[in-house]
Amino acid sequence: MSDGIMTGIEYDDFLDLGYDPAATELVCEFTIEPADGMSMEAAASRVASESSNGTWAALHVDEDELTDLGAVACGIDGRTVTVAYPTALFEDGSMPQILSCIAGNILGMKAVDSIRLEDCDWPESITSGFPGPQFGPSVAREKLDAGERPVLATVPKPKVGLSTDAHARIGEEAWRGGIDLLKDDENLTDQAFNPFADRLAESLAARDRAQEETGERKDYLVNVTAETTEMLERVDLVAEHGGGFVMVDVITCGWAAVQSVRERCADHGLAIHAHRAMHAAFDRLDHHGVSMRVIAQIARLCGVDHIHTGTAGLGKLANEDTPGINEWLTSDCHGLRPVLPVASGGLHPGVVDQLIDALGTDIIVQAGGGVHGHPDGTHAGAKALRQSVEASMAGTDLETYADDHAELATALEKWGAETPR
Ligand SMILES: O=C(COP(=O)(O)O)[C@H](O)[C@H](O)COP(=O)(O)O
Ligand SMILES: [Mg+2]
Repeated sequence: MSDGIMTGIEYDDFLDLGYDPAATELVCEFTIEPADGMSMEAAASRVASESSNGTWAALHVDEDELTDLGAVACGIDGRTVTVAYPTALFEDGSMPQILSCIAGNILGMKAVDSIRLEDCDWPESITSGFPGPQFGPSVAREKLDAGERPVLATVPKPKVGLSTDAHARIGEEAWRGGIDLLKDDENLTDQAFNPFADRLAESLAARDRAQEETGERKDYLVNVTAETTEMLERVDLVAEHGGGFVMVDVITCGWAAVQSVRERCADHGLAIHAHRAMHAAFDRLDHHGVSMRVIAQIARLCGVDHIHTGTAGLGKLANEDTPGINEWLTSDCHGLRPVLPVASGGLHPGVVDQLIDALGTDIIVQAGGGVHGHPDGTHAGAKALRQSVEASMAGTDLETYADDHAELATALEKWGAETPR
């Protein structure tokens, strides 16, 4: 915004296409469709205004009584608008406050027909207020024995309704078959058919037996999702029982709750597995909402260790740009630890080679139906998944490896290399 005596804050004040953002500023990229009759310039300026210190009307404010926190719409390229935000606009370490600016009122503002927050370039002045992950990809070696291969996880199916005994038994079969992590499903928390405390105790006892038998470290991603106070108590309980991880539905819980969980997990040395149920409400439309890339960035700042980022088109769920998101999660971000991406949703042994080709080996491969739907059951399904990873790591064609690996052969016979819907 212009210097000098301020007699008003007009929304046109928020556009300066010659402006070069400072390294301390948060720079956001939006895709915008202006409202009927509104120019791209006017819409871009309204976005910068409404998301920082402006409103629809010109204001008269005494300069002495105001810190100028106006954002600047500094780039327009087709439908892409770049906006730079001064760091002082943001409260240190508060993800809810940041999102109330950059992904707040503007998403419903009539000045645009649609608007999508696509990407953020986070300055150190903001990232330094956040912890980032405690572990990230290092869980593969620090907490598990996956070494250089992808970490393998499975979620018992049906996703809800199994008794506590059945859940733990299925977990034990999967761990014995070669899975590293048992994972609760997103809507399994503390229901009467499978109470949280019982499930935690029984599943970790099963984990211990499987570790003893296989000589490999195993663990359990127990879903602690709840109202925040309750969730923190569940985190404590996981630590008391000797678990190494918790799972949180980060979108449905909200980022404030995730920040609280991250703090509590640091007290106990627990890693956080982020399930992203409800993300598609924000990111499924390519012209409106908040991209999965930005959701993943927020999750990294808040400090999750794993987050689901999709399957590069090989699974059952629609998602955008998995390779690009994963690259961001593991790239340098002012010293924040990287996040280990999770590929999940409709995966099975027959697509693992393609998945590793697309995403590399620094991932978690998570399969529910693709393990428990194996014609010979969970144990065989887990073995088949592990065999498909071994084959891919060795650069051996899955069909060839299946010649002397019966479980993989059966899985390939059932599912081939097809992508399910
Ligand atoms: O239960 C599953 C996968 O089960 P299955 O393997 O039987 O499909 C998960 O909830 C998905 O990972 C969510 O999707 P995403 O990872 O894309 O958020
Ligand atoms: Mg699920």
